[in-house]
Amino acid sequence: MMTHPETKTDTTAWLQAVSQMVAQLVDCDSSEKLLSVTLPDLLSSVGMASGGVVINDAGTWRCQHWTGPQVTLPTDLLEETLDRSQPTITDSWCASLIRQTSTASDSPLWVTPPKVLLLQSTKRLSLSSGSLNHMVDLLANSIRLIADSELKSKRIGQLAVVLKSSAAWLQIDDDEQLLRHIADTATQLLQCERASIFLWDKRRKKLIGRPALGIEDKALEVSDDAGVVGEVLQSGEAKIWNSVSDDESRVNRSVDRQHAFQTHSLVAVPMRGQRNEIIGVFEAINHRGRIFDAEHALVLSDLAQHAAVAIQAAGARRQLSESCDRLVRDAASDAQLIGAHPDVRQVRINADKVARTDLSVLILGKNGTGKEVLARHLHYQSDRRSGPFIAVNCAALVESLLESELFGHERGAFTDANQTRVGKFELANGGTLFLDEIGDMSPGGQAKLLRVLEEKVVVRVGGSQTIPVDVRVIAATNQPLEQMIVEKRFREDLYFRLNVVSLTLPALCDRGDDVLLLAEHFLQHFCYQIGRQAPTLTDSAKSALLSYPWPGNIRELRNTMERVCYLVTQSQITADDLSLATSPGSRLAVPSGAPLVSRRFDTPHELSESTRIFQIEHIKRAIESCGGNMTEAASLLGLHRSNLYRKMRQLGMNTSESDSESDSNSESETESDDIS
Ligand SMILES: Nc1ncnc2c1ncn2[C@@H]1O[C@H](COP(=O)(O)OP(=O)(O)OP(=O)(O)O)[C@@H](O)[C@H]1O
Repeated sequence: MMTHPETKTDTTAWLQAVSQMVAQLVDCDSSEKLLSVTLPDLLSSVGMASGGVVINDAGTWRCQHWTGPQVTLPTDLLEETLDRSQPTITDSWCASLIRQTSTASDSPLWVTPPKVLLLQSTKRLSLSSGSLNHMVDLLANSIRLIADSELKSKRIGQLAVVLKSSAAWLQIDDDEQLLRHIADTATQLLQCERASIFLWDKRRKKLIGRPALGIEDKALEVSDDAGVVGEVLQSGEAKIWNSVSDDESRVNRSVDRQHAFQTHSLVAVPMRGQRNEIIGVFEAINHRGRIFDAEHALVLSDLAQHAAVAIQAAGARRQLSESCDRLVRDAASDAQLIGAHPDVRQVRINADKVARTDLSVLILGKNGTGKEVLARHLHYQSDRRSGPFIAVNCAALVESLLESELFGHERGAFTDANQTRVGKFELANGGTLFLDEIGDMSPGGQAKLLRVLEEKVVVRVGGSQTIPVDVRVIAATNQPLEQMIVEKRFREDLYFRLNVVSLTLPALCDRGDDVLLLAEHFLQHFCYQIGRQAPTLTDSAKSALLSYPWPGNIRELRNTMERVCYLVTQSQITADDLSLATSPGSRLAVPSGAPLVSRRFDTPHELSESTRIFQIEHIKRAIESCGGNMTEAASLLGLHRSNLYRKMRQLGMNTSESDSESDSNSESETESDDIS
C-alpha cells in the first residue's frame, strides 16, 4: 500500500478519522452496526476503496461483512496475518487480525473461526504506514470489544432464561410434564424444531427419549451406542452434526423414517447427575434456518445441567413421598380399630366423622380398651396423617418436668439443661398430640396446657420467643373427669377445651364376640411375625375366651395370644392352652374351680365396683406370685412399674411396703409407653 512518511497532513487526517470512529463507537451496540456505520466513513476519510471483515470457515476465506466493490480475497496475505498476529500492510492491502474472545466458554467445541479486518486501496494514501497500522488495529480491537460485549449480553439473556426455567422445573413433580417443560425451553432458546431428553437405561443399554416431541404418548427407544446421541453418551462430550458438512453415517436415520421426520442438523450434549455420572443426553434437532454451532452446544449444556438436577430432584421427591406414603400406610394399618360390636362400630363411625376436622377429641375407656389405637386411627384418617403422631403419658410426667417435656427448654434454663430440647408440642407440629391419662395431670400442668391450647403458641422453658404450633390434641383418660371437676381435681375450662367431641370405648367383656375376632387377629399377627401358620381356636378355647372377664381388656387378650403363639406349637388351641385359669393374671382373678362365666354375673356389686374389687385381687395375687417384686409384678400385669403404683393408689391399695422400691423410671414416657 502506498503510504506517506508521517507528516502534519497525515496526523490531521489520522486524528480526524480516529475521532470520528470513536464518536461512532460510543453509539454502537453491535459489531454489525459498527461496520456498516464506521467503515464507509473510515474508508472515505483515508481514501480507501473497500474493506470489511473476512472469516476463515473450515479452511476457506469468505467475506462476513464488506463495504465497497467486491474483491478477490488475498488469501496468502490473510494467512500471513493469521500467522503473524499483527497488521500486515502491502501496496494495496491492509489486514489486521480480530482477536478472539477467550471468556465465552472452555468447551472444546467453542472454536470460533478466525476473522481478519481487511482494507483495500487502489491509490496512494494520505496516511503513513505507522498511522494506518494504529488505525486498523484500533478498529479491529473495537470490533472485538463490541462483539465480546454482544456475546456477553446474549449469554446473560440466555442464562437468565435457563435460571428462570430451572426454578420453575423444581416446582414440577410430574415426570412427563417436567420433561416436556424442559424440552419446550430448549426449542425456544435454541430456535429448533424438536428437543428430546434421552435418559440412559444402563442395564438394558438403551436410551429412552422423552418427550419424543411430535410422537404423542410414545417413548423413543434407541440403542445406547447408536447415532450422534450414542456418540455423546460414549464420549461424554457435546457433538454437533449437520447434513451439509458431516458424515451421513453418524445419524440414526431409522428414527427419522419411523417418525416421518428429516433431521438436517442436530446438537447433543451429555446430562450429568450429582456425582458427575452421565444420566442421559439432551438433543436439539433442526435449527430453524441455520446450522447449530458451538454457541448452541453451550446453551444446551447449560440447560442440560439444570435439567439433570430437576429430573433427579423430582425423582428423589417422588421416592421420598412414596416411602413416606408407605410408612403412613403401614402405621395406619397398625392403628386398625378392630371390632364388629355395635358400640365399637358406632365409635368408628363417629371417629371417621370427626377425623378430618381439627376438633379436640376426648377418648374415654378403661385401661387397655384401645384408647391409643383409636387416637392413632383418628390421626391416620385425618389430613394430618403424614405429620407426626406424638403420644405423651401425662401420668408419668411429674410436675417439675411437665413444662419442659411438653414445651421444651432452652440450654441453661435449669441446672441439668445442658442443651436445648424441643418439647412434644413442637415435635407434633403439623400432626397430632395424644395426651394419655390426662386425668392424672397436675393442676399446674393443666393450667399451662390450657394456655397453650388457647394461644396455639409455646414458649420453651428459659426462652422468651413464642413458637407457633399447629397441633391437633386428642386426650384420653380412664378417670371420671366430671366427678373430678366437682372435686376440684380437674379444671372445668380445660375439660371443655379437650372434650369438644368425646368417644367412649367399651370394656372388652362388653364387646361380645369381638373377643374372638380380636383373638384371631392377634393370632394371625403374631404367627405371621414369627413365621408360623396360625393355629385355630377349638370350641373350648372360644368358650374360655368368651367367659373370661378380661380385666386388662384388649391388652391382656393381646398378651395372652402372643404367649400362645410362641408356646403352643399344635395347630389347634384348647382352653387349657390359653391357661386363663392358670396364668398369673387369670389365676389371680378367678378362684380355682369357679366357673368363669358364673363369676361375672353372680357378683352382688355393680360392674364398676366388681371391676375394682377384681383389680385389687388381681394385683395382690400378681405381687404375691412374684414374691413381692414390683417390677416383675408390673411386667406380669402388662404395666409400667410407676403405673402399677399409681393404679394401686387409685384403687385405694396400700403401697407403703412396696414404695421402698423407689421408682426411677417414672419421669417421662413417650409414645411407646403402655400404661394401665
Ligand atoms: N380395636 C383394637 N384393635 C386391635 N388392637 C387393639 C384394639 N384395641 C386395643 N388394641 C391393642 O391393645 C393394646 C392396648 O391398646 P391401647 O394402648 O390403645 O389401650 P389404652 O386404652 O390406650 O390403654 P391405657 O389406658 O392403658 O393407656 C395395644 O397393644 C393395642 O394394639
